[in-house]
Amino acid sequence: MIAPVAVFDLDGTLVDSAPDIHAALDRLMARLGLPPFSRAEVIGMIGDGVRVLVERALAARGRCFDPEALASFSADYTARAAEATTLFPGIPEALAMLEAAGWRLAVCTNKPAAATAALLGALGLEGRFAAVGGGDSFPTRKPDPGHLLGTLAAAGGEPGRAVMVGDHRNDIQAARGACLPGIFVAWGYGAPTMAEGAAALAATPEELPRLLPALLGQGLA
Ligand SMILES: O=C(O)COP(=O)(O)O
Ligand SMILES: [Mg+2]
Repeated sequence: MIAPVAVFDLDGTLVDSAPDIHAALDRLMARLGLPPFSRAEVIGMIGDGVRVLVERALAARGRCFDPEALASFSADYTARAAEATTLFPGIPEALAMLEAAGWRLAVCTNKPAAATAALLGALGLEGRFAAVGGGDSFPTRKPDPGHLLGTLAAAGGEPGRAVMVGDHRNDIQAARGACLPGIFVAWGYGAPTMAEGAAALAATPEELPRLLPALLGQGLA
């Protein structure tokens, strides 16, 4: 039988990347002569990819979107994505348990593919994922289910044998659109209201090795 696939969101689900995103955003603000942000402000801007992140940051300072600011942020962040970013506690054990139980792992993130590859490499996770779908890997990105379905296909999986795990409404909407169960995780950056439509909630990574098999094949249950 085709291997079950656990598709993970990256920022706020596998990794606590807000410190490096925050630092890079504040370096951009400094280059533009604009004031820095609080951590809470930055967390509220994460989730829809790098272009929207920079757009939101500039809008918060009364500025219009600027492609040069985006290019400058992207180059800086990609080079320094792993300075303060860590795996959430319990994630390495959860991934190992799923692998031991025969699950294939994949990443579906709105973070651009280059920064994602740099970060996964720095954290020693390269090679653990059957597929990594970045925010610019496909014509669409989450919440569009095409991003999740494309990642899943690249991992050799199928929607009836897969579960999505994420911290944002975009993850849950992508899962629903792809007709597979979505688990909303409580340790990430999404507000609790973003869990609407999730097949299950996970309070800690320790719950994942039990939750995923229980949900497999349940579609929109
Ligand atoms: O880059 C973002 O805005 C969010 O990335 P994520 O999809 O891994 O949470
Ligand atoms: Mg996320």
